[in-house]
Amino acid sequence: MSKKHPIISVTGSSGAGTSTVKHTFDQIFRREGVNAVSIEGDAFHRFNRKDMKSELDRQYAGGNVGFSHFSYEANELKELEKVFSQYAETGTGRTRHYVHDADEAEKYGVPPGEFTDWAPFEDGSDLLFYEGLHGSVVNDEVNIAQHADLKIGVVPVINLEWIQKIHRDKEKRGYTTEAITDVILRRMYAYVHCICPQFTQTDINFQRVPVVDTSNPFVARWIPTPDESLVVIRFRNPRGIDFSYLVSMIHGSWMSRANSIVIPGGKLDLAMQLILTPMINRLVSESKRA
Ligand SMILES: Nc1ncnc2c1ncn2[C@@H]1O[C@H](COP(=O)(O)OP(=O)(O)OP(=O)(O)O)[C@@H](O)[C@H]1O
Ligand SMILES: O=C(CO)[C@H](O)[C@H](O)COP(=O)(O)O
Repeated sequence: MSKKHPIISVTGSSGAGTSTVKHTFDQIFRREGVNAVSIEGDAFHRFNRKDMKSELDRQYAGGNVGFSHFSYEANELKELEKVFSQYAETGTGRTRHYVHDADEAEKYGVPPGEFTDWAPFEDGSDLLFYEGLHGSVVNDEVNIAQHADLKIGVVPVINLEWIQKIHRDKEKRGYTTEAITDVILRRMYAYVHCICPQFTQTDINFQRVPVVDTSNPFVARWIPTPDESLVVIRFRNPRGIDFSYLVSMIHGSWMSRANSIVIPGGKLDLAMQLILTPMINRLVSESKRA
């Protein structure tokens, strides 16, 4: 944690919607005049696509069938922790991009499945914004959660997460349903052991819940729309959260527990703006005073 150089981390599984949530953050940053430097969790994968395939084969041959991109050991988590702690201390750091597809290849000038070179952050940012798989990890080797000043979890219920992943990976990354199903299965061990525990570290979780039947996510023809879903918003520490203001501003919302509100899916953007804007402004103003 750093008063002077704050860090926001948004954590979610692959397809959970962290890139979508980043878009809402970007709107808040633009409107509030906040100069944020952004990093993607995929930049901290340990292997490029080809080497990951070889490593998977090697791990499987050795009996480690739980190995996947979700696993701690498939990622440079020490490097990620170093970037967080260096930024917190000095406001500097570095990142790179993992290129997933042809569009990104064109943008970054590197073939799909490869990394760009590391590059330093631009000077003078107000905060660091992380979006990815491991923004709130605490294990025997690293404590990434301790460096982030605001930790957000993006966690659709699992059937919906799979539907989102299948549709995104098919449309944007050109994979087949069978290949994606295989990846989902392969990642299940690490999903339970490396992804889920992070959502007890996060300060606020946004959990999208469909209200249409998603019993067989592998044949779903479309992603349930915002109107076909609710979002449960849970605050780790509800002290200081003005629930009556939120419930009065967000039409159709209600409190389901002393630390949780439920909102109609279409109000997610509004809810994020109402909840996050004052938090972001507080982080930035405290950093200017520090
Ligand atoms: N609130 C939402 N309502 C409807 N669709 C959503 C919502 N959030 C995400 N999606 C859809 O789910 C898919 C996955 O979202 P997104 O790309 O943001 O996931 P991600 O967590 O960034 O995945 P990755 O980390 O693997 O890139 C996209 O097709 C996106 O449009
Ligand atoms: O979204 C992901 C993790 O968050 C990807 O699955 C991961 O980055 C590997 O990508 P690819 O299968 O395209 O090599």
